[in-house]
Amino acid sequence: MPKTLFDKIWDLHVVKHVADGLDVLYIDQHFLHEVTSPQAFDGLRKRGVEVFRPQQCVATADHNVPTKNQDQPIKDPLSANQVNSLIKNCEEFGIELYGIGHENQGIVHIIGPDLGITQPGMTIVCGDSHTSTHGAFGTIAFGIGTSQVEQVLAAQSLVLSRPKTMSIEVNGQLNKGVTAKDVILYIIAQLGAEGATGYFVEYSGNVFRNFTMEERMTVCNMSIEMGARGGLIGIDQTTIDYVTSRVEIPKEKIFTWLSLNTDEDAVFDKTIKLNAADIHPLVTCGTAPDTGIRLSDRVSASKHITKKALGYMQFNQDDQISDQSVDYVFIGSCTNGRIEDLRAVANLVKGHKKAEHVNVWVVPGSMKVRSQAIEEDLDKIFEASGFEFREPGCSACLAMNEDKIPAGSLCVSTSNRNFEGRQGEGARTVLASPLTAAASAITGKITDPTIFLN
Ligand SMILES: CC(C)[C@H](C(=O)O)[C@@H](O)C(=O)O
Ligand code: SF4
Repeated sequence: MPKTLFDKIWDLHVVKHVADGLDVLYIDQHFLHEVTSPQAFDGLRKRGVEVFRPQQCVATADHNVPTKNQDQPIKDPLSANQVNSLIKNCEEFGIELYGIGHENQGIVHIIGPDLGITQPGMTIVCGDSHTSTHGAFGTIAFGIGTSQVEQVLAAQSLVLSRPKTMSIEVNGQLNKGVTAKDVILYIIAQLGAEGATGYFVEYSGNVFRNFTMEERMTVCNMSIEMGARGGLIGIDQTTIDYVTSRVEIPKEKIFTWLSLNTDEDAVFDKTIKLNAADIHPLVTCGTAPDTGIRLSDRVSASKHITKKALGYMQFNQDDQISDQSVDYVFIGSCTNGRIEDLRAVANLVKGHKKAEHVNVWVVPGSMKVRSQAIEEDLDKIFEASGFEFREPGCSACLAMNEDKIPAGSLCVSTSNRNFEGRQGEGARTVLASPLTAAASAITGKITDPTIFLN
């Protein structure tokens, strides 16, 4: 029987069928960070249980780390406590930790792929919803809760209900200025914030085929923002080139990877087809990621915007989105904090200066991304434009560290969530691509990046 990529990987990892639709699934790789792991380790200690396969776990500090002066102790006691607990726990349980200052440190979903840990055909979990990012490699990767983190630490497996499968196909030619971020914002706006609830999505079509691995990661990263359990993309030469440029892989393994791809006649529970030509650079105008509208639109163009969101965002229905003044621009996060994102930003802003009233933070997703950017002199371009180039971490993606957007301020952000208070109490978040964020930094207003592209 023809099968989907998702079904093949799932079936290969079933340790035991528990009941109809309920399986014990073997987990190949477990990523950990400081926020969702402390209680899990406490649980193990209480039960006197050791970590079953510590060599299949990797930890990093990302959410609570400051992005300035990382060589100094963390000032916020809560953050310091989280990060210190992670150090202690990893030492005690024998887990590799890429802590602050380590050359491999960074946002968990950026370092896994970049270090060659994330590989096709794997099952990957992390106590973090954006684990879906790793699906770009043709993996089943999804976020889990803290009690499941404890289960995986103890047994390297999880009891799971099998999700339904959805195919989202995008074919055609993308318009000028349209990035992977715009593609996923468009898909989410079409489906709605709950549109993929209960499904695992496979993205297919020439648009994703033509994307780089980093672009594919941006797409898979935000699968979760339409309710999906995760999102993945078929394995091809682009995938193989990315992985083999980082780690050595035997030839037979590559053949096995390719055989996992969705069979031609495989049937999905749901199929959606979209046209690339309908996609334009988008920004969100509400407090959910499904409120993307075109830069030429008025706020009323969003079919998902609520009255409450309008109030919070201080927008009126007939406001032109591109007239809105910007206070902050945040370029970073596990959605858009990779080297290609920083290159795209540098390329657009080179020779321009930011608008005087705007604060711009460029936060690389990892130490590796940061060193690469410095090697390519991107930091000099940022500096010349008045952009602050910082040290790696989740930063202003969520207000769990020092990088908070002040109440009432409008921030154009390359991150993935625009919920109330996400970037700081009262902060107003507009999600956008790195190109749109960079263009908005220069003009000081929400701006269509195509005016800067030739
Ligand atoms: C802190 C963590 C549990 C959370 C997540 O699960 O995604 C965070 O990374 C986020 O992006 O909101
Ligand atoms: S960068 Fe943002 S979305 Fe990604 S893991 Fe960190 S807080 Fe979550």
